[in-house]
Amino acid sequence: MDAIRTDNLTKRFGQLTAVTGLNLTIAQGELFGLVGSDGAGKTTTMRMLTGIMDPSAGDAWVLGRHTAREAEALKEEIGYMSQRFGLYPDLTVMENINFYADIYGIPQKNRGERIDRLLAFSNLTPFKKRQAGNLSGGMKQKLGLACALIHTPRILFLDEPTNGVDPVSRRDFWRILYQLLHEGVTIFVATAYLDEADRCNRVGLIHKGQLLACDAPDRLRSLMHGSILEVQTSATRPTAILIRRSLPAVSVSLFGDRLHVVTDGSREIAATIEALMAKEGLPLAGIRAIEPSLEDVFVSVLGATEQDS
Ligand SMILES: Nc1ncnc2c1ncn2[C@@H]1O[C@H](COP(=O)(O)OP(=O)(O)OP(=O)(O)O)[C@@H](O)[C@H]1O
Repeated sequence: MDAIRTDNLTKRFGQLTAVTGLNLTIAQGELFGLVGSDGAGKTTTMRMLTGIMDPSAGDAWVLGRHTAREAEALKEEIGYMSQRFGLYPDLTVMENINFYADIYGIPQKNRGERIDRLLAFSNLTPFKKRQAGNLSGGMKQKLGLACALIHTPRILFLDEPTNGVDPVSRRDFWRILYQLLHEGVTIFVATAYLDEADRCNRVGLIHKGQLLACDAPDRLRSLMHGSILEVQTSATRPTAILIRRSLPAVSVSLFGDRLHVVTDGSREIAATIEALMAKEGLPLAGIRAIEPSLEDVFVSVLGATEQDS
């Protein structure tokens, strides 16, 4: 049985189609990342998969249960940590977990050991008496995760779980996710961070409600045609404009203080760029061929889509 299967899953809000004909199959034990920018349709997809929102068209099955017709039974088997996961700031860590244990009807006699384990697992044992409102951002997310796991779900849905969390806590959070994966939990995570997408077994790129690409990160990278030159300069914008104007066949994107130039692989382009920059008096700190990142792949896929539309 698949963990998740969707067939033409679609959601419309009036004139707007937030998710368009999504076809997706996710195996049990997979760590799947749904990646897209704000408004791409990630939350809407997740709400349909967790049975919170009915689709306008199409179907989805999670652990064999139909998400619209069997929503109530499904909710018992899944964990869902939404973007605005409901923690109670005036309650302590322990009281919040107990609150969710009540919601899921976990009998008192089974709770102690389970809660201790979740606290240890999320490194929250020393803070169990602290009010949730006084936890750091990273700890709040870990508490949210502990609450979403109280009923030992077989599949976990996480909507941008590390948004706004510092890099160290993010790494910590991901360590916990790998541990869960090791225990056989299927994880479906929505994220806008491409370094997090790279940690997934498989990644789906969603843009304006459409799934544009879906594969393992390495395979997505190998789809990328041509090769990439990284141009390091303190004048990224004028350099980007110059390259676009002079070499219309290449594509250029900005990555902080660097430019990534997607070329057809020919060797002369680096020399041409150097010469163009020298002529315009633009400072060049370095130019070298690099391996494409997931970000390059997505910029390239999105670029192709925008051209088509
Ligand atoms: N209840 C709603 N009514 C009307 N439009 C909605 C509703 N929910 C979402 N939308 C619209 O659907 C589109 C997809 O939104 P969605 O929240 O799924 O995106 P997202 O990828 O999760 O982005 P974010 O990270 O910003 O939540 C957006 O244009 C959003 O404004």
